[in-house]
Amino acid sequence: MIVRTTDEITGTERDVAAGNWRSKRIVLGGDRVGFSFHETVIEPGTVNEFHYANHVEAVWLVEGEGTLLDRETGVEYPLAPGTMYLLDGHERHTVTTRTRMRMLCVFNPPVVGTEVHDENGVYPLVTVD
Ligand SMILES: CC(=O)NCC[C@H](N)C(=O)O
Repeated sequence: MIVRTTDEITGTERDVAAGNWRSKRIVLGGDRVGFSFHETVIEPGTVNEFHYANHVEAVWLVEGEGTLLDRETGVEYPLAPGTMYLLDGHERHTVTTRTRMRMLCVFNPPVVGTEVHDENGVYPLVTVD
């Protein structure tokens, strides 16, 4: 069993900030459980274009409000606490925050460390040895 706290990982290599968001990655690929688990905060009043070509991501919004645009279909969804979205088709999408958002995110395959969006705007597929 692994028991870990947010305080333990804050300020460490598991605490990754990029652009308008900060991701505290409490489970990573090196934990060898097949997924990674993150708490992500996105700053208020921001427009964030995301695309995970190499990963499936599930996002469960805990705090905050805004909108989610599926850029593949043009469909826009309201985002509020309790809403989950599952990027099961590697959809290009845009998260627009009206307020500060805090969400819990699962990645499969797991993020292994400090991945941020590369020159193609996606997380590279990195495996653990
Ligand atoms: C949807 C979103 O918040 N993407 C940016 C960060 C990502 N969730 C991560 O935790 O690496």
